Amino acid sequence: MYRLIKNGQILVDSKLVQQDIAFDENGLITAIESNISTTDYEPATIFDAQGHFVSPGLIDGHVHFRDPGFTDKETLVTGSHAAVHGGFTSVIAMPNLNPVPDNIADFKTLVDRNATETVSHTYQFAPITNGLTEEELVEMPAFKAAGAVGFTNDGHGVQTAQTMYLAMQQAQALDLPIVAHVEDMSLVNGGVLHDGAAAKRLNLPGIPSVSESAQVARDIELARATGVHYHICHISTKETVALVRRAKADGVNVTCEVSPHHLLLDDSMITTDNAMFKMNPPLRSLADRQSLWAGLLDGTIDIVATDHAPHTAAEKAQSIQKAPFGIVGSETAFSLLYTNLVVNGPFSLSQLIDWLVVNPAQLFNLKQAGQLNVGDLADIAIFDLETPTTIQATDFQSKGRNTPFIGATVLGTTVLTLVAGQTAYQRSE
Ligand SMILES: NC(=O)N[C@@H](CC(=O)O)C(=O)O
Ligand SMILES: [Zn+2]
Ligand SMILES: [Zn+2]
Repeated sequence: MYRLIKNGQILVDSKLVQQDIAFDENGLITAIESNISTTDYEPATIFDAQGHFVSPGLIDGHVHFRDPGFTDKETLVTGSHAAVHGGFTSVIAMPNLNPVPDNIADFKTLVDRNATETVSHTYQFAPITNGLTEEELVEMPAFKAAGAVGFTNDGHGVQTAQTMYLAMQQAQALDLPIVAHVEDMSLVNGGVLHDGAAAKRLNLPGIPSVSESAQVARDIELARATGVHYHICHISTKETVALVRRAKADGVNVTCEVSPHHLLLDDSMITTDNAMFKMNPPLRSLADRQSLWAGLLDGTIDIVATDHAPHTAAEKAQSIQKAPFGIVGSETAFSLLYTNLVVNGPFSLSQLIDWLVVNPAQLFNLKQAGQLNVGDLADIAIFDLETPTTIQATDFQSKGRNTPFIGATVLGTTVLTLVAGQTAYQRSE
């Protein structure tokens, strides 16, 4: 177990500054100084960061761990190892499991398993309604008491305005967010790709942008009326960006996230029938993608979350028409974003850390995460910003290898991840 990190670079007022970090046996940071003496530390407990970037542990507000129900895709163990490999020390897991944890006994079991079986800090969202698709709300107060950090039917939009309205009233009273997968099924029409160039080219049914934005518009009005914290998952369209921008200006309590793949890919890049490009929401047009960058820049979009969605190789080897929606993201998010948004893009490392650490901690009220200060838990990720590395499926800890980013060359791979001072991932030299 390390107790002192020497020679790291940490962000201070948006600039990288060389600092050492010491922490105690309880995993609490005891000192952050420019040159901490090593004499109090056994040689074996010192980690030489060699000038690499020492970040507060990343926070992923949107992962699918598939356990129970789909453990051929992922388990709590493999999913959390994937998270820490990517530098994420805290994650929030989605409840689209089998059985859906919509009764309090199953939910408590899941919260206990998250605590004992995962190597990350693993928080849990509760369902909004029974089975994620029924109209009857779960017993929301009991789920809050059991540790739910929010309510979501992710994978399914809430189809009925009245159901969403009632859920928002209750969530508001409980001071927890409604976390919305927005998708009006009456507008989806069996689509599998964005209703645009690629769907036409490959002669596949399209998913129109209004299937997302129409429900966002409805929900913003319901959020305005109820005062709830309304958080939108994985936004993908320019219309959604515009709606959220206006709602924020109006003072509606709305926040939203974007996934790395919606920032880095668009449907002009889908040239063959390759299900690695199939996810929900779908990759939209270049104009949509540009609006997501603009949304990050002006604060309309609050956080980046991976929507890590593992599936089996056999499932994703099928055609786009047949394969399930979703790609993995935990292990590639930081390096892809650092390479494309910071090194080759207009953003700063400090902005990226805001979207991956500072803002998600605040937004989901994760009190023990998001900081590197004396007294805080030593949730730390160290990234190598210098050495180019090729993304390889064989390096993944996840059971899922379903990503179109295999083969990409990136900067920013993870060197070491500490969760509460304990080594959760270490790169082999
Ligand atoms: N994003 C996806 O394409 N798939 C997710 C569900 C979801 O996040 O809506 C999944 O659970 O596989
Ligand atoms: Zn979703
Ligand atoms: Zn999801």
